[in-house]
Amino acid sequence: MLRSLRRRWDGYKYRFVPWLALNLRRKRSPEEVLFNTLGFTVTRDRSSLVSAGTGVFVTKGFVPKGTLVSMYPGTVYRKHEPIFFQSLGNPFIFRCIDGILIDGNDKGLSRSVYRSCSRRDQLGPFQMSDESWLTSAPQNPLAVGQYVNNCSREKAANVCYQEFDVPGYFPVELKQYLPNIVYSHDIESHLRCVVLVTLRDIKQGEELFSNYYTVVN
Ligand SMILES: C[S@@+](CC[C@H](N)C(=O)[O-])C[C@H]1O[C@@H](n2cnc3c(N)ncnc32)[C@H](O)[C@@H]1O
Repeated sequence: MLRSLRRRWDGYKYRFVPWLALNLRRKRSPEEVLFNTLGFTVTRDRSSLVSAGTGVFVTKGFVPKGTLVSMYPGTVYRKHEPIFFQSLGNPFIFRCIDGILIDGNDKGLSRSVYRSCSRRDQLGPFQMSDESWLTSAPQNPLAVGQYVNNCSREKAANVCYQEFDVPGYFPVELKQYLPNIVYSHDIESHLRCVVLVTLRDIKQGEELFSNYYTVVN
């Protein structure tokens, strides 16, 4: 009896405790959490297209057809809201079918506007949007959809855009994970989000390509 108790304690002390300490010390990275939860990771890297700059790749795992693989972050502007200065030379503006615009630029004036709107909307301890896509340590690794390049003759589209409005009952404490914020409030409208959905199975190492001129809704 005493011997079996000692064996269990030794197991606890030498195996479980170091394992627990390791996991406590090693805070899991958002990429690890993404991989463990959805079975893939996506990251920005130099595009496989010559002179296309940065693109988005499936860096680990496998993404089945019909999966939400990325989100399009940014400030959401309704028609007629002022976006002139933010739009100058800005390739990151996404136009929804109904004319709503999403500015996914993470630099300059666009970045300042997003930050300012996000802080304006903070509700006590709750942030109303995720700001970390503007930093080098994003908390939501899916929020890189604005870097997906356009398809070409050699590279067919493997993702499409899906627009949707966040319903009013969406939990307030989860809004801090959404990488979108409205430029100005309108009681009737809901937050617009755009996600990228895979059109076919995508393997590790493949770059994502969308068709900039097609939207599914
Ligand atoms: C929304 S951004 C995509 C991210 C961009 N590659 C970057 O590095 O910032 C759109 C810009 O990417 C480049 N781009 C996208 N698709 C391309 C393609 N198929 N061939 C060449 N350049 C492309 C163009 O400069 C375009 O204005």
